[in-house]
Amino acid sequence: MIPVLVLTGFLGAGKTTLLGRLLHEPAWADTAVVVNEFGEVALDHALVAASEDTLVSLSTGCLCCAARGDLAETLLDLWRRREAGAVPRYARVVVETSGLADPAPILHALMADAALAETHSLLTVAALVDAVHGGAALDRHPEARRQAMLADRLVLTKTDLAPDTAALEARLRSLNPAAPILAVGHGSVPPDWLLAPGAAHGGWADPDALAAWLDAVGGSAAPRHSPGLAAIAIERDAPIPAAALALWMEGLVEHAGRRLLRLKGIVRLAEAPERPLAVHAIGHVAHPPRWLDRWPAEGNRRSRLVLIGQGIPRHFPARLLAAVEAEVAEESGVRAGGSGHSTPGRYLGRRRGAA
Ligand SMILES: Nc1nc2c(ncn2[C@@H]2O[C@H](COP(=O)(O)OP(=O)(O)OP(=O)(O)O)[C@@H](O)[C@H]2O)c(=O)[nH]1
Repeated sequence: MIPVLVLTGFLGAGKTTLLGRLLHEPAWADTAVVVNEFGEVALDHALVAASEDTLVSLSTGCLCCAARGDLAETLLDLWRRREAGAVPRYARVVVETSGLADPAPILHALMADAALAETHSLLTVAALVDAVHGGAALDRHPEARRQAMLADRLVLTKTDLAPDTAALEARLRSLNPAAPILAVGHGSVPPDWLLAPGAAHGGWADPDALAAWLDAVGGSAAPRHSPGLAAIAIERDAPIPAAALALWMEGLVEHAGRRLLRLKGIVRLAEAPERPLAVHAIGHVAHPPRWLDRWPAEGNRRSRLVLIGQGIPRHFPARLLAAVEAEVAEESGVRAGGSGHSTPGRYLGRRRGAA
């Protein structure tokens, strides 16, 4: 039996960071990873440093909606390749859900597939909750509440940024009294903590206990997504000037406000085109950008940016980027011409309220 660990948590809660860290631990070396993302451009497989043989990116749709059957098929296909010796004999599989996934239909899908039940068993469902943004996510998004309710353990992340977690912990206890809560910073969960079988709610090993718990939290219902959610992707061959990237992110936050839930990307900067830069924003707060060691796929050095938002006009992010790039190019042309005339931000100022 291959143990399956489901790692969930709202957009930007730190799933990829935590997983990337654990995969460097000896106890986690023999781990296969299935990553599901909400959006047509998958990035997490590039951000999590796992073996490419046993890392599967499932970006055919949201795991709890359209891609439910795909998960069982993906796990079985990977397992068949393991049995045939085509991939390393991994000892467990981690399924990293998208930040918008309702875990209940995913658990149903895992339980309902007879072939999967013969070869795989659910070990744990861990939900990550961001100590900075988690309270707002619980307020606004049913997905975040369902993730917290369905987990058998909860990880409070980013406690280095928000050390006082008492109110959030109390809130989580009211949603899910049985799940232990671990508060960590920078994904530093002890390696063993996630490898013990979940004991809350009677444990997942017992399908009846799982079914009872899903019923208790309304898990038999269809997935509940916040209305109007969409992922918007931008891909660029030409490197992006740092000033244009900064103005673009600033402009998005200014115009989209609370409608912007998540922005992440791998960027080829004009000033350093050899090194990929990872950028992240959660809600309207940007995290510090981080250089990656290498490009995820040799030969593909394009910038890829994905935004997840509610009601953001589909073409607005690409048009804004084109406009700030043109402005930055014009600015550097003027500078090179020696006039010293400065125009940064002019476009953003003009477009206030445009989204
Ligand atoms: N300061 C701090 N930053 C963190 C921590 N965990 C994650 N981050 C940052 O938060 C941002 C989002 O982290 P990810 O690991 O990509 O979050 P995620 O849950 O995988 O995001 P999605 O897959 O888009 O839902 C990145 O900029 C991380 O560097 C933490 O404990 N402390």
